Amino acid sequence: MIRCGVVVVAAGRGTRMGTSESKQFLQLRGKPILVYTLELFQRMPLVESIVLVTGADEIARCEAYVRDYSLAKVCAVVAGGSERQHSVRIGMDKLPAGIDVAAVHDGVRPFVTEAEAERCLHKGYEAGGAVLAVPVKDTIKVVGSSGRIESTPDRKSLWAVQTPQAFRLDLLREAHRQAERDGFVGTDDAMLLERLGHEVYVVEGAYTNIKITTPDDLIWAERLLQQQMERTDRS
Ligand SMILES: Nc1ccn([C@@H]2O[C@H](COP(=O)(O)OP(=O)(O)OP(=O)(O)O)[C@@H](O)[C@H]2O)c(=O)n1
Ligand SMILES: C[C@](O)(CO)[C@H](O)COP(=O)(O)O
Repeated sequence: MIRCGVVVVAAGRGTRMGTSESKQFLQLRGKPILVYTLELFQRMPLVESIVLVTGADEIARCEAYVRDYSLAKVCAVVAGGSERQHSVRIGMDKLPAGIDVAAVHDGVRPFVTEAEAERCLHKGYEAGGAVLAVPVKDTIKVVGSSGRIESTPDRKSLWAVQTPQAFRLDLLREAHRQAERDGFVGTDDAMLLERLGHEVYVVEGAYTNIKITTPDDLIWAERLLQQQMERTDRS
């Protein structure tokens, strides 16, 4: 039985959301977005431990969520860093000894499903690294600083990458340590393995696994939650 740990990163300030409250704490139907995310991994039999990374001033609040929502798999609540990558490394270092595969997940992606996360975790363990992703629907352009289009990559090869991103923990540790030594900061964890030549695979996820980032995403979030609750009522 592989031992799986999850690092949920929720130490950002949500500037693009434009709210005084960091977006991971905004409520959907009376429950914080972050709690929906944590509850998903709490429900997964494959997941043994969860490390929650949040703002230094939000630790007590998050510890109260752990108690109030019976999130027993949360083994640590720790303060994050100035960049997402730093928060991941801090959380990764708090995973219990013996974890084989670590999934890194954005706290503001509450709509990933257990099945999607499980497929990503298994692929990450088998192959070393795997990310949930969906084929790009729009045409993507490379645009120069003047606004002139410089190229149009073949859309068939383009995927929009999400989280969880799952890695054998030894590889993730190596990749973060090397990035730190090199002063390299990426926008996702897969980049840190790719730059070292490690293979990382996509696992096709769903377009509903949105990252709640800007105010319009809250409209989608409300609708997605409504659909999720209707499915639960029917089952
Ligand atoms: N220093 C940081 C920055 C981001 N995150 C987390 O990484 C996830 C994805 O980041 P993003 O959506 O960019 O969140 P913010 O950085 O909060 O948003 P913004 O860029 O609009 O400020 C979020 O759950 C966020 O809380 C983190 O733990 N530590
Ligand atoms: C990790 C990620 O969610 C993959 O799409 C994304 O790169 C996070 O970017 P952000 O600017 O930190 O939200």
